[in-house]
Amino acid sequence: MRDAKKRLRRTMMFLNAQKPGLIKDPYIYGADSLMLDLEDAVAENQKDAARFSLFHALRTIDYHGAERIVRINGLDTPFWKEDIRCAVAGGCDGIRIPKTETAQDVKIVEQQILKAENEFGRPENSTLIMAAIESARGVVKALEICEASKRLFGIALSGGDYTKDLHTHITGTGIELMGARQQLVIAARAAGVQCFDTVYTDLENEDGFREDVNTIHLMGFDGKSIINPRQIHIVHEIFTPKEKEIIFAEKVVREIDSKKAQGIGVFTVDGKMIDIAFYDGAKRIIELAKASGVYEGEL
Ligand SMILES: CC(C)(COP(=O)(O)OP(=O)(O)OC[C@H]1O[C@@H](n2cnc3c(N)ncnc32)[C@H](O)[C@@H]1OP(=O)(O)O)[C@@H](O)C(=O)NCCC(=O)NCCSC(=O)C[C@@](O)(CC(=O)O)C(=O)O
Ligand SMILES: [Mg+2]
Repeated sequence: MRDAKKRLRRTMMFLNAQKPGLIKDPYIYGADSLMLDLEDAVAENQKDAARFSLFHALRTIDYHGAERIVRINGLDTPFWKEDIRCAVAGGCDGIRIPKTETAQDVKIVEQQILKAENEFGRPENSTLIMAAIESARGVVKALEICEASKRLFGIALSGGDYTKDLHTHITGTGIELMGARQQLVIAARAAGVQCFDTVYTDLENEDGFREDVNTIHLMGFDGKSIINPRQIHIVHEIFTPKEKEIIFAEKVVREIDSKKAQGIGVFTVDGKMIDIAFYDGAKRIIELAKASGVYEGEL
């Protein structure tokens, strides 16, 4: 389960499970994860139809390695238990819990997943969990949510519902999301899980999207929820280490290893001060480059 929890998730693309035309071949666009939505994208009177489509898609379509996460309906609805049964019976890779507010929410979903794994003969613990945080209460409880289950691989900010709860709205500047973004990354890092940013809904504003992705990349997020294939290449470009960064990271790793053997703790690489504190960051860049398929070195 450890490797699956840590896999590369730069892009998590939402698609409406109600629309067979969307769920039949979305892997062609190359998002790292697909978020098959049974929640807000699906009209209230179409939940059963969406679930049947979803089950059929999971059972019959080869998604060519793209991760298949199902966003279930909220725990305050009559739908979520049946959503879990269908998603697990279909063999999804994970469940996204919407509007998560407490560790208890995660534990309740975990129990239901286990029940479904047993009912449909799927290996126990094969279904991962991620929790979307969409309220002020959820942000405050982020750390306990992150630590609620061994199946949980990450948390995601959901800006639309969150800003509504905060009595503000999405401005496009990101100012209304700053506090939550920072708190979620800190909680996720403290718990050792991944952290994903919210969707950017203005599809026509490519410059604004780029700026948004640059910001969350610098803040330490692992990736972003997206709504449209045309957003994928921008996120992948920003989240994939550049050649210059990779070369510098290699030098840092090699120099730290060699200087350690010589009993030297602090020195410079390309004019920049380096000590052991830079080791893990440099290693992370190399690992990310490897996972993104752009590493040609030997480390
Ligand atoms: C926005 C739009 C209708 C525009 O459609 P358009 O057709 O005008 O787009 P085009 O660019 O023209 O499409 C070109 C080609 O790509 C295909 N194509 C488009 N989108 C695709 C896709 N997603 N997957 C696969 N394929 C796709 C399309 O079929 C076409 O294929 P073809 O005809 O063959 O050329 C469409 O994208 C879409 O439905 N997006 C997903 C919306 C959704 O699920 N929302 C719910 C999740 S958010 C939420 O709930 C809030 C949240 O919870 C969030 C949080 O948690 O952060 C919170 O609280 O904030
Ligand atoms: Mg939402």
